Amino acid sequence: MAPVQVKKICCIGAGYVGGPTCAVIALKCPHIQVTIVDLNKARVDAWNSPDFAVPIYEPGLVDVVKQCRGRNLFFSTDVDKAILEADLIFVSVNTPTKKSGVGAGFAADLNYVESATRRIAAVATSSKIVVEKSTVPCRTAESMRTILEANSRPGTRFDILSNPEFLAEGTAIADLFKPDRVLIGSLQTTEGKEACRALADVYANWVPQERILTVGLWSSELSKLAANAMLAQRISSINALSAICEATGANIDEVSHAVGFDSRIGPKFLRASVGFGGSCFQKDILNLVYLSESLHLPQVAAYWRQVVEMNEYQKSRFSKTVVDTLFNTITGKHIAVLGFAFKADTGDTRESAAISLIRDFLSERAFVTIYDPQVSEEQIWQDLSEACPTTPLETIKKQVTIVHSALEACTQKEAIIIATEWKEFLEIDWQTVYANMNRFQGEGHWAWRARVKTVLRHSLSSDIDLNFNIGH
Ligand SMILES: NC(=O)C1=CN([C@@H]2O[C@H](COP(=O)(O)OP(=O)(O)OC[C@H]3O[C@@H](n4cnc5c(N)ncnc54)[C@H](O)[C@@H]3O)[C@@H](O)[C@H]2O)C=CC1
Ligand SMILES: O=C(O)[C@H]1O[C@H](OP(=O)(O)OP(=O)(O)OC[C@H]2O[C@@H](n3ccc(=O)[nH]c3=O)[C@H](O)[C@@H]2O)[C@H](O)[C@@H](O)[C@@H]1O
Repeated sequence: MAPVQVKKICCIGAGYVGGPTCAVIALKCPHIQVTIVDLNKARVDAWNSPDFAVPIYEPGLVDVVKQCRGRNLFFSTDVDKAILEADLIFVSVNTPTKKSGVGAGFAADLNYVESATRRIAAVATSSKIVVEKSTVPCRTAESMRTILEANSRPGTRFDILSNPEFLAEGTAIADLFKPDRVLIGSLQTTEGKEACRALADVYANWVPQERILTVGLWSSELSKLAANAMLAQRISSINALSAICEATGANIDEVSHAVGFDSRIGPKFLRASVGFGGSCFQKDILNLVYLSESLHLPQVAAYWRQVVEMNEYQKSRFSKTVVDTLFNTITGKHIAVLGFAFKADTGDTRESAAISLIRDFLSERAFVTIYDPQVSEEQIWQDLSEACPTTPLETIKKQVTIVHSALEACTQKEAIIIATEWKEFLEIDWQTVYANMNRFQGEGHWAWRARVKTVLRHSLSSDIDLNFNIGH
């Protein structure tokens, strides 16, 4: 069997993963033609826009696209053509939590993976390496193989690989340039190992060999769920400790610092927060819970479920703290929420903790003013409508104002919430903000300091709190 050399790559799914990942492959492998395809025409048009108004905000991404688009990087809605021409196909479609049917609320919805796989089977006229890039439940590759083999033409073969993505939004380009590891799972057959080598050769154009890990298919699939579950578990652990800190007077930043100094624990992912957000942590843990239950491991399922429950608790605990701090009612009060994205340096709002907080504030009939440097107004209205399904958008709009600067958001407010750790919030002139906040009659500065500080203590960046000196 001749060694496979990848010359043309197709990526199905031009989203947060497919777009940046394959753009970086195109940059680092000028000898490979990369075509990223999607059914969503508006998204593809944005990737192709003459002024590089790409559909996702990610530092460094536009630079990469500028260097390769039209050279060896193409974006298209012609899925079939890209499949036909490619030697290697990444399947990088969404795998959200199922909303109905068996496993609803826990299992991954594999509908998009299945239709992409069926399309490959229907269209391909030559052998392909098909790579699972999406995060999927353990043994999904087996279902993909069954679909592909049942439909393959004589003389064509499909080799399935698992190559989960570990990039984080906001640092995607840096993560892709210098990944901690690239993980490739394959069947341990001669053909499987050969396909694995072909993909490893692509990454070897810029990733050191010792960082390219090759394992079995099922281990690779499970490692992705395990990595996300363990990262989220650290956040829930520190958030659980933050509740104890607030009850005892200990300082969570000091505890986190002290604990993280232990080299066996390490300092990363120990930042107490309003709760983790993003499209993946909750979805992937629920997926693991479902897998554990399906395997008749109820204790294991309960263990991982608790990570998500703690996260929900943290979000509602924070809303309650805001209400408590504002004298047990926020009805008719004005609250500024700085940051709507689920983390800094992204415009992504999926599962953002800010959405839960604002939903809670609206249900208490507070007025909310929102500012986020990247999230569009349209996206905010869509997210709030989905979060408050029984409230008409017109009613929501009477309670919510969206503004275009942090200072504007903070003027004449009773409380300010920093929900996303955007760096620009560090640079705000907080003394001016404080001077322009609403005050109730008879209240002294100290109450205001307590109020503002209480809110800030929950912000994602302890730096803000530590540098902050309001009211002194
Ligand atoms: N967002 C992230 O930071 C990360 C996501 N992942 C995983 O990567 C996968 C993709 O995630 P995102 O890129 O965030 O999703 P996304 O929703 O941004 O992008 C998926 C794209 O696939 C397209 N699509 C769906 N079915 C299609 C089909 N049959 N043919 C052509 N296009 C199709 C959709 O139109 C959409 O544009 C998920 O499994 C996710 O869990 C993994 C690591 C990081
Ligand atoms: O599979 C995925 O989608 C990705 O999920 C996460 O990446 P991402 O969700 O983009 O961003 P993170 O930096 O992990 O942050 C997730 C959430 O946790 C919060 N967080 C993070 C760190 C921390 O110490 N505390 C904390 O509350 C963040 O503010 C954010 O809301 C993982 O970090 C990636 O490795 C993984 O590829």
